[in-house]
Amino acid sequence: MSPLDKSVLGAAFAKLDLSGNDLPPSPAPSTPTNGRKYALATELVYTEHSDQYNASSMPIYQTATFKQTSGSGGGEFDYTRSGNPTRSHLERHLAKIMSANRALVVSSGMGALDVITRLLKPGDEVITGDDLYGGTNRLLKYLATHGGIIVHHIDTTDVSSIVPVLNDKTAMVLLETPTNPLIKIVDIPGIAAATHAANSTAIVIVDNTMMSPWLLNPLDLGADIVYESGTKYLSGHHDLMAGVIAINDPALGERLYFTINASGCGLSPFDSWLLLRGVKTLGVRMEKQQSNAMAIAAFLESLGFAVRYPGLKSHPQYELHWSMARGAGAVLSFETGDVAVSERIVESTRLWAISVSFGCVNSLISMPCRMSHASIDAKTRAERQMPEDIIRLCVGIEDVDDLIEDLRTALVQAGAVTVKVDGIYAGAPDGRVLGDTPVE
Ligand SMILES: Cc1ncc(COP(=O)(O)O)c(C=O)c1O
Ligand SMILES: N[C@@H](CCSC[C@H](N)C(=O)O)C(=O)O
Repeated sequence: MSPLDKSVLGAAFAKLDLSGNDLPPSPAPSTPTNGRKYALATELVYTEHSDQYNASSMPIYQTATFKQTSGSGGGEFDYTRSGNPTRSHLERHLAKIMSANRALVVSSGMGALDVITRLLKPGDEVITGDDLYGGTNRLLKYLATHGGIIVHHIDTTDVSSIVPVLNDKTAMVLLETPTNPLIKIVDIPGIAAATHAANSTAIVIVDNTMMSPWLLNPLDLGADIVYESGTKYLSGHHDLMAGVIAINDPALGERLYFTINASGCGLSPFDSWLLLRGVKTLGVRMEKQQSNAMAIAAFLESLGFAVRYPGLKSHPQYELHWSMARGAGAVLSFETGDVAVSERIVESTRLWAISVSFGCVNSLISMPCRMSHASIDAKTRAERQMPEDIIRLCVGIEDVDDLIEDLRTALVQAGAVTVKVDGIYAGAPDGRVLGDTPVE
């Protein structure tokens, strides 16, 4: 390289903040591409900040206000609702991890969807799935009832079903994959392409809570906005509520930031710090959780239960899921054929806590129709073919043999299986056999 080339390159790179120390604070967009990109496992734990004491762990700036040096204000931060160094640091870290130009953090996953849906105006149309998290369904119903928004629920597992619904009023297409709790898979690139072809102003939004950035990057597949409940895998310990929004378009980022500042739902400094700590172990937690989930799904399937899990080859959309994602996640559901039997199973476990939510290091068991999805009325649940007996398992990091043993005992106690000399089989001892494969 000639000296001339070197000086030209030097001048160009002098503008780049390769260390990431000078990244602008929130509310300015973060610039995650301004440094070397490592493997995700490294990026999760590797953070840099410009703390004056070089603290290894980003400090919690537990303050509402920031003193200014002049009467005309203009400091980097003035008021925590508008921006806070701990929150800014988390936002930049998440933008990097979520493959986004900018990330914003708010007080819950529903808070994130609330911020996003404030982009809508009366008369706008939203297209979404027919298997949706109950809280999402509830917010959309509220907007349809009180906000003049038209909401279409369609089968998002079939790209062709969205085409007749798309029109020039379509403002948003909102997707979940895998869906919660029926674990249906949605073709993100297919739907994003069909949406943008039909209406270039329509925004494709993906709720990535079930996968996390460890397993799926919807922005790389054509989505315009990704949001997640940080309450789940991102934090991993069920000790905080948070919502994360990630975008690539700076103008869209500004509009979303405006609403967060205007409405005051930005994540608190302490919760930002907790989430930052949780994110560091996302990779190791998720790997353990999904290997446990795979073993549990295989165990239940081997008994003859109808199991919904994208890690199982029997999942009808197995290929589609793996064409987009790097793993199957740690949420699965199965049916027993009998609501009372399902209730007894849920109540008979010891290690599996009866609780809503997922993504935690502890394993959880629940009946979605009674718990997480109870806000969807029974008639709508029936129309959407949600089995009332469905049991959802959210798998943690415990010893997998302990988890299987606990589940096996609960299945026997609940009368969900028939015990024979050569193994146990799905189906009640009264002869109602659901499967015929013996357990090793
Ligand atoms: C798929 C999905 N999206 C969004 C949410 C909302 O997140 P939060 O509880 O943090 O508001 C939940 C659960 O609550 C969820 O399961
Ligand atoms: N009572 C809550 C239920 C929260 S469900 C949490 C989570 N998304 C899950 O799927 O388990 C409510 O009304 O929102």
